[in-house]
Amino acid sequence: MELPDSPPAVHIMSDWVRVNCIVTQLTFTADGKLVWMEASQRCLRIEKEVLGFATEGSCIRIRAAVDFDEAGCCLRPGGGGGGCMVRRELAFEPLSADSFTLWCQNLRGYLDSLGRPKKLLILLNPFGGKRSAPKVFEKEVKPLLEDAAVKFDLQETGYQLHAKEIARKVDLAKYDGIVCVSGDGVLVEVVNGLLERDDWKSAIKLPLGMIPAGTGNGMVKSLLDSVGQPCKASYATLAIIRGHKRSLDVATISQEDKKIFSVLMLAWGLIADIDIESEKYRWMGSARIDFYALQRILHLRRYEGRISFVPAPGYERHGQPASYSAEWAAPYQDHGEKQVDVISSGYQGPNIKLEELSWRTIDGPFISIWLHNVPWGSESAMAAPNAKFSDGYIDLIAIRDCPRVSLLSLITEMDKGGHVKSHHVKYLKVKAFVLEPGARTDNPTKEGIIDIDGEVLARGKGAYKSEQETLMAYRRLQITVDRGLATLYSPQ
Ligand SMILES: Nc1ncnc2c1ncn2[C@@H]1O[C@H](COP(=O)(O)OP(=O)(O)OP(=O)(O)O)[C@@H](O)[C@H]1O
Repeated sequence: MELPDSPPAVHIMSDWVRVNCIVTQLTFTADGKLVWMEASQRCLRIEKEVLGFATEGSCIRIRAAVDFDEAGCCLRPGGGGGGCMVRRELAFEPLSADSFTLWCQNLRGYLDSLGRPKKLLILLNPFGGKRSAPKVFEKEVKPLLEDAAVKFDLQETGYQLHAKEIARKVDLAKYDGIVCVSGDGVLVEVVNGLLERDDWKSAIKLPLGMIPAGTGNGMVKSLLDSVGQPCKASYATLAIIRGHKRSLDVATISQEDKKIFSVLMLAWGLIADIDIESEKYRWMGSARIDFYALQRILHLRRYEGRISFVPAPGYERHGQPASYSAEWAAPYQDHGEKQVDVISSGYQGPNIKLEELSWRTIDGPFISIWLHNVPWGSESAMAAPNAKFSDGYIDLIAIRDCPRVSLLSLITEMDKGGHVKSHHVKYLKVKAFVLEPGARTDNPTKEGIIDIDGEVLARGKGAYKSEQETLMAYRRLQITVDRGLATLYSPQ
């Protein structure tokens, strides 16, 4: 709530109503504020704070969600919110039946003009993160959706790739958006499911919302942090209810005729090894990442390989000039390993003539290669501080050589994004990228892991759990970026 500087000049309506048994003037301003006197002047901003309204007899109840430090005592508590947001209610009685009808019509008309979602499909992963999604939904999300009169169908994901199956089949006409109460993994599955549809062009425009309930909540952290809000379910829900949208770049990762789509990150080397191999220490909780990072730095691995990329304007100084080789996209001869289903319909990646672009290349060995689409990789790792949701580029964070002590300090600076300032780190934006991963320098019989959005994309020979099947093989793969292809619900 805010105290307006001057009395509102233009009204949608201004009327005498009863608030808390006291007759007072309530004004609905043309710029969407409800202003009234109750001990002092009070104000609710409809677009920002009002979730919806309900009627009860001759009473109109306005339901709002207000920042705790802005909440005043004039609004009756309507239940607890999450974090620093509180639910509030303004209950008032117009003095005549005609005035009651007019208030309802004007409020409904204004709320309808805001383009907020009316019906959502909610996918909830009961096993994500600390298995808190069902509780988060019941306590923090559902009450706000009910206050806002947003209808929803709730579906729990029952197994890996279930969210992708749902997104492939969902009746788009039934919903205004899909919301994931999960970590980033379910969001990535939804994006892949939508893009595999025959009607992918319209499907991928369906807005996607995120409520943090996983181990990695990088996407929703990036969204909320961009407007200075905490990464909490209540703020994430409010962003969805208010219906603001922003577009999001989608990266296509291809290897011969196989494709997979990513919206968050791809890692090879140190970060991938920490992310994937630390699952051995799951019993430690979130401390497993720090513990295993320390182990990996003490026993540092370097990988042979080469990266080639098309730099964004201003980043052309990195690497050596190269030309695109048609061989990069050519089919590989040995098809001994498991293949993923080839996507023959649906989105096939951006229409870019790669051979016409200016390529650069850097040869290994490498300690770490990390590609990031949004700033935050998790709630505590600001992987790519300059990353933008829809600039059409993906941020590349590459480390070739770095002393162990410096690496340790780089890792500790990652919570604020300070690592990219180090002279050991190459930090640039790329439009297209080719990774040619090789073996470890200390042991050529052992190769590495390629991690995409927290899941293993490829495991090389002798890598951790190398007997397990993966989506792609540990060899050359290509990444291209499609600007703003997907749409997210966003706080602004
Ligand atoms: N019922 C289920 N049982 C097992 N796995 C599931 C289930 N539902 C979804 N999954 C899988 O769990 C994976 C991770 O889910 P999610 O995105 O919620 O969390 P995360 O933060 O990415 O990872 P974590 O599992 O470490 O919390 C997804 O790839 C999804 O396929």
